Amino acid sequence: MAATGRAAAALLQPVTFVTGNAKKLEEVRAILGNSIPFRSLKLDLPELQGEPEDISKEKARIAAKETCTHGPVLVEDTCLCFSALKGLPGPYIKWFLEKIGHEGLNNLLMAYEDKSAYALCVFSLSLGPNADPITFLGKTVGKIVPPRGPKDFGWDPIFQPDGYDQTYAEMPKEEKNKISHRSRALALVKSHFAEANYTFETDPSIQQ
Ligand SMILES: O=P(O)(O)OP(=O)(O)OP(=O)(O)OC[C@H]1O[C@@H](n2cnc3c(O)ncnc32)[C@H](O)[C@@H]1O
Ligand SMILES: [Mg+2]
Repeated sequence: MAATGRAAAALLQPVTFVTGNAKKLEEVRAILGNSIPFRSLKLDLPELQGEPEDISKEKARIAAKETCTHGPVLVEDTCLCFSALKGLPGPYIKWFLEKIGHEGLNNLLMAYEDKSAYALCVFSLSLGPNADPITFLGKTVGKIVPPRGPKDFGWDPIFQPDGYDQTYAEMPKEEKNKISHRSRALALVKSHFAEANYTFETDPSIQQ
């Protein structure tokens, strides 16, 4: 029998992106545009321990429970990994940044010649309480430098991506969003939605 095209996999509510971080949300909005219908929910989710993918998946399970929505729930967890420290601070970067700041993070690498690092973003999509969340990883390689540029988003001033002479903080937002760990992970999220052929209950052009 001839194929008649793929059937829609499910009728979905818009994706609820859960984060307590307004800057993340700003970037996710800019990168996704109207490609996926989504709304955001501000919740402070627990900071978990473990491997980045496991943390992100568990975050999605918790977020799905807390939001009480029947629709898909999306979260992300971001790591900053120093090669000389075998990937640390990694998922614990939030506390390191909060306690020792940009200067302290530079000082951690003082004893090492290798200042290389990578930013890792792991999105997790929960499609229901009984389904294992699906993960999407994005990575950008660079190095840790003394802070340069505006200090309005996390460790942006101390991360200089390879091939650039500006830190994330110094770059125009559109430039960061072209090459960032977050945009690379979101490209996979977008492909997933395109391939899964989900049908949404609402007009995809509506963003809340
Ligand atoms: O509610 P959630 O989404 O968890 O937001 P959060 O701020 O707690 O974020 P994470 O748990 O992922 O911790 C990552 C830390 O790295 C920071 N961060 C995340 N993405 C960043 C980026 O693109 N540039 C600079 N700093 C970033 C963020 O502010 C946190 O301090
Ligand atoms: Mg967090």
